[in-house]
Amino acid sequence: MTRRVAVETAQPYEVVVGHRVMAELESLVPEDALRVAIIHAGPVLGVAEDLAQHLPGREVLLIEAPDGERAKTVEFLAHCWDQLGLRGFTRSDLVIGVGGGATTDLAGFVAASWLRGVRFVTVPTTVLGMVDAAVGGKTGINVAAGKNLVGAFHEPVGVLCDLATLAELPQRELRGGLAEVVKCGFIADSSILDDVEATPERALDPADDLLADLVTRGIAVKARTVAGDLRETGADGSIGREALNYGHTLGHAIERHEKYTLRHGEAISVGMVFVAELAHRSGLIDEALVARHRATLGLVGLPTSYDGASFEELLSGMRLDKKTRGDQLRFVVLDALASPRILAGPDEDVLRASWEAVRG
Ligand SMILES: NC(=O)c1ccc[n+]([C@@H]2O[C@H](COP(=O)([O-])OP(=O)(O)OC[C@H]3O[C@@H](n4cnc5c(N)ncnc54)[C@H](O)[C@@H]3O)[C@@H](O)[C@H]2O)c1
Ligand SMILES: O=C(O)C(=O)C[C@@H](O)[C@H](O)[C@H](O)COP(=O)(O)O
Ligand SMILES: [Zn+2]
Repeated sequence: MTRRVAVETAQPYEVVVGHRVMAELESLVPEDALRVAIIHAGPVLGVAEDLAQHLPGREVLLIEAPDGERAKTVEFLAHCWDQLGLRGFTRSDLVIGVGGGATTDLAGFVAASWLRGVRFVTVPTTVLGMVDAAVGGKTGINVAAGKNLVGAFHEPVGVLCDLATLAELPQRELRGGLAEVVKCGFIADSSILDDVEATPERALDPADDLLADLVTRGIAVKARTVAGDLRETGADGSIGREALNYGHTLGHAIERHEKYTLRHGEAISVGMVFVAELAHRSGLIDEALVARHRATLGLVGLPTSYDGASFEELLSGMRLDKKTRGDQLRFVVLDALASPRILAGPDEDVLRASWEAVRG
């Protein structure tokens, strides 16, 4: 079964989810795109080659990205610019990102920055990429000061999630992807949590329909959220897109501290437990909801504690989070299940106590 989720932003596009949906690529590539650059992760070279078969009559340039976060560097970005320049890529040409979130974030930023913006398509091949990174147009790279600190909002013209590509995805990556799925459950659609909790082993089976269903429902949460607030301005007074950053303030600081050896999903899993503790200590949620964070994330094998850094080290990382305004840290917290809000400038004592609670 092929499922479709519409992302109703100013330039609407579709996310296609199904088995063997690569043939849909042809309809996404504009006729005037004479050249197509496919930037892909190493393990999915076969997927990139398969996509190239669906581009008859176009000049196809395959660019292999360094693995994982090593793709999200200014050096590799510059390498991609050089390649596009050598091949004469013009504004009517196209970039396709194929791989996990790291590869599609980088490919998207290549597309956003080349000639100040060319069209791009994402073909995510991890659960995390499908449910989150490939949709919504946040693109970028990491720099020494922190994760995703340089980038642009640049939306894809289409997203192809071919579930068949997940067959060889390591279990650790599947678990990491479920962190963003569970995040969607806590911030917006609690039925996701019910289903993960009922049969966690099915949620971790790439051949099971439940995973396809959870991925589609997670994409629906993301699509709805970005459609309301693409550029994360919260202009209508609601939390808007920042809700999707649940667990990321501490999560990104941990990733950076660990030099990106932890999976993104693992780090934000700890980050979600941290903000649950913070919300509880700020009188917003009860202990049972905090316990549900630990239980649900634990059921799919995600970490819920971390003691690899001092509070001070992580605090300095958190200060460069994009939600920070001036000297004020801002966290996405819940005030009830599926009801996210911002907690601005919590006392350092409360932060420290919440940190102690996740230190394991
Ligand atoms: N732009 C966004 O909105 C957004 C949202 C969430 C996460 N992200 C970013 O996404 C990144 C994390 O993404 P990720 O978890 O997909 O990690 P990743 O891109 O590092 O991929 C994980 C690993 O799986 C490999 N891989 C990819 N597809 C495979 C397949 N089908 N079979 C076997 N191996 C495969 C990759 O080569 C890599 O080694 C982070 O950089 C995070 O910041 C961005
Ligand atoms: O799409 C969003 O908005 C998100 O916050 C989704 C996150 O899961 C994702 O990791 C994103 O890259 C984080 O964005 P950042 O702005 O904190 O870098
Ligand atoms: Zn994330």
